[in-house]
Amino acid sequence: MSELVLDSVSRWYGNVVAVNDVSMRIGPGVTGLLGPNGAGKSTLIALMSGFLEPSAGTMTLDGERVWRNVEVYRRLGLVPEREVSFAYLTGRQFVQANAELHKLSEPRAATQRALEEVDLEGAADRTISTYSKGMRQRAKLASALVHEPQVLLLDEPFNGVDPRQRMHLMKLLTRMGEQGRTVLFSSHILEEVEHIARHVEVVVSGRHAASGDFGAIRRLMTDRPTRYTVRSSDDRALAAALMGQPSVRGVSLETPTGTSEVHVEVTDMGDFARALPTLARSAGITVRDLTPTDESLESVFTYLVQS
Ligand SMILES: Nc1ncnc2c1ncn2[C@@H]1O[C@H](COP(=O)(O)OP(=O)(O)OP(=O)(O)O)[C@@H](O)[C@H]1O
Repeated sequence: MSELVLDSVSRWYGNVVAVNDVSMRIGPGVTGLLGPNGAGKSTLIALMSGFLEPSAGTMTLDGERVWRNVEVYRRLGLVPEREVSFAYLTGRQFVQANAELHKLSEPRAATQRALEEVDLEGAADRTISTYSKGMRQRAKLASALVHEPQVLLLDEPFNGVDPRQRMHLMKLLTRMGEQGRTVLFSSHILEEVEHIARHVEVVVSGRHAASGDFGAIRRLMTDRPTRYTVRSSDDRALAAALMGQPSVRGVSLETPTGTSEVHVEVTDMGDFARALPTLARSAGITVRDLTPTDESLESVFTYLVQS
């Protein structure tokens, strides 16, 4: 059983701070590293796998520093985001090359075992250039697993993979976690994390924003204040009526395009959705349009960082 520990880790590139004072522990089982594009996920994974040196702080695996530590590298497997550069090799050749780089005593047997582990045996003797995206991901996974590492790090493994292959890959990662491995994968999609991650770490703008099981993260996201734009037959009367609602935190009447609209900030989406039709009907107002204003994942994440 292995544990990765980040202690006040930062990493900057010139004056860009990609990872900002992050402390977290990643233990056995499957952990999802969730964050929007540019949040610092790839940089964190590069730091965890020893490809990058922290600019500040320490990054350890079971108490040993990761950076420039060959003994630690032997216990880590990395599935990078980028495509395999040697697509002219067969899956078997690609995996075996890694087995040889690790100087395994029986590279052929280790290759066979890794290919079986990811269910790629049937296609192992075809060149990687003929593989689907999901198969290429599995070839990278086999190569990362060939030396049987305790820790497996995967950068956006589900990106561009079709739904069937995605399920397959999810099952594989779940199995790795059940075997007692420490598995961490990054994603910018909440639903991907939901299916398999026992634990979720959220990063936004290089900072550690939240940590917990999926339910806790989901609650943090849905309990945030939400903004809506409403257009109706009488916006002024609607704005006045909305002010009295307990689920409404703020109301303003705006005229951005000459025609009016009501901007509402609500604290409880469910209550607001139930109250609005009744309220409009009793005031004789027709609601023409109701649009969430800040539903982007970025805004959800930004809220998490501020809270
Ligand atoms: N080599 C580099 N030189 C300069 N800036 C970099 C470098 N690598 C990453 N960055 C910057 O660091 C920040 C974090 O990037 P990173 O790739 O780690 O994020 P990410 O969460 O993995 O994003 P994505 O999902 O888009 O890959 C971004 O602002 C990025 O532009």
